[in-house]
Amino acid sequence: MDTLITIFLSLATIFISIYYFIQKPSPATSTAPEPPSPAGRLPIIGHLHLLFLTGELPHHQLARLADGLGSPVIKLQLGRVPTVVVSSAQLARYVLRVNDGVFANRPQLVAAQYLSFGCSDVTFSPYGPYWRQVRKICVTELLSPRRVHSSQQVKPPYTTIYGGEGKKKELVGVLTETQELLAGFCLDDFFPGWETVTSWITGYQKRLTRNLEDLKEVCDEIIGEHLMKRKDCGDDQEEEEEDFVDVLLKVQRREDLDVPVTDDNLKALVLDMFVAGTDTSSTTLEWTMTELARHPTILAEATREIRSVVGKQSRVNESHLQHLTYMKSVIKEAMRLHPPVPLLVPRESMEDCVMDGYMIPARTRVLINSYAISRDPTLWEDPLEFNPERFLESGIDFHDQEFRFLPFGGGRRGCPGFHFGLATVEIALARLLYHFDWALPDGLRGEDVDLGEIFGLATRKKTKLMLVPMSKEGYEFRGKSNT
Ligand code: HEM
Repeated sequence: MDTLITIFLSLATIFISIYYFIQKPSPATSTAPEPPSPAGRLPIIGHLHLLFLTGELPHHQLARLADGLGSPVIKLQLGRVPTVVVSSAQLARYVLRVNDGVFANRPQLVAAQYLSFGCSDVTFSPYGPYWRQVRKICVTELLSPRRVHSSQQVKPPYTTIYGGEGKKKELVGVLTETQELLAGFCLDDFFPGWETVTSWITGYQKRLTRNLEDLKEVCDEIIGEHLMKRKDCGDDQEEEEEDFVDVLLKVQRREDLDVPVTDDNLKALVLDMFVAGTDTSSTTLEWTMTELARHPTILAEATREIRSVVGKQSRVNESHLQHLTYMKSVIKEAMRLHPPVPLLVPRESMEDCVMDGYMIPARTRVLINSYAISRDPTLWEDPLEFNPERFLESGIDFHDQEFRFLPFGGGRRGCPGFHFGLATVEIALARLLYHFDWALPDGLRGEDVDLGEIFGLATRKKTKLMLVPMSKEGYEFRGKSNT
């Protein structure tokens, strides 16, 4: 068997090499040069080894390569995929604002083709009428600021779905695997057309098939339950009782849709709300608590603020958030140092264009290194220092016009869950700080807290954060909250 595998691999390598060497370079459509590339490009794999063999996380390594070349835009040949990496605020503005339309497409990642039911969610669907429609549904029906900050807030599906019976019990595990698979840095994505060979080497397709089966089972269960509920209540269900799935089921039946939403599309959209919304928010909260644990004075100030705004023997609710200026700057600072999606979600150029004097041909994959930008010493004083005051003083916000701070991306493919995600993190953090005093376990100092990361759709903390909660008299948790 081993000999067979070796022969097969050798033949595959020879065929790929021949294919590459006889391929004619496409005619240049402009005289502009390509962006600088790191040395060490190899036949077939191009620069892949620079990403995968160093043991570094992709956003760290890409920042280092850009630094090494002293260029805010660099080009890498990753297998068969020409990839451009942008590491400056000025060029992020070019991609997300000036030429937003050119860069509004997403590459069709292998995992998304499987797990997003043919890329029919919002995040991975190609730019076009279908994406426009589902994005509009998402923005207006589920995630609008009015919905998020009003009594008509649509409940996220997780409040009613996590836990429960049957396959749903395994939801967390199934989604963890989905997030890993969707991270966009697997061999198969760099050899489009050669997935049979690459998957055979990596076993990736098997993982995808297994995860897709699990997802289908969970989705069928969730949607089935919601359909049953509809049958019982008809259309009389109170708006406040609706969750994302109820709303999407209602939208699916509308007759004014430009493109019909099939049952598989519906599953893709339900999953998108889970996948895009859960890890990103929980990761943000985890990094914020991590930095607070490392900086007791800042933790004390944030705690003092929330307790003085809410008062004793009370409950934190949405209306308090607008007064928590310091706590909000703490969250921003944590997102600056630990952007949950450090390379945003990959884009793909739809036509040739010239960026910073360099030619970017159509169908180039484009990564924006938000991690590098938010640590750029030319933009941020003492960039590695955790200092929430910088946001209080500078007024830099999530919609920064200079594109220095991009935790939610930007442009027409920017995060539509921004209000929802942020409100979730803010209320959770406010409650944690209001009810408890937090400390590191005995003997552990701030500087000992591990800041290692795991790369995924959201970049989580590698080791769990261990903290000791101490209930504080006058601020005890008193039963179920009403918000
Ligand atoms: C703190 C929480 C969150 C963070 C940090 C975050 C971050 C991001 C980022 C960086 C992108 C890529 C933007 C780009 O390419 O320019 C994105 C896209 C997206 N996010 Fe979020 N997100 C969060 C919460 C949410 C929530 C709660 C939802 C929905 C329930 C959501 C739904 C989406 C969707 C659907 C997209 C794809 C948009 C498109 O391609 O048109 N996100 N998010």
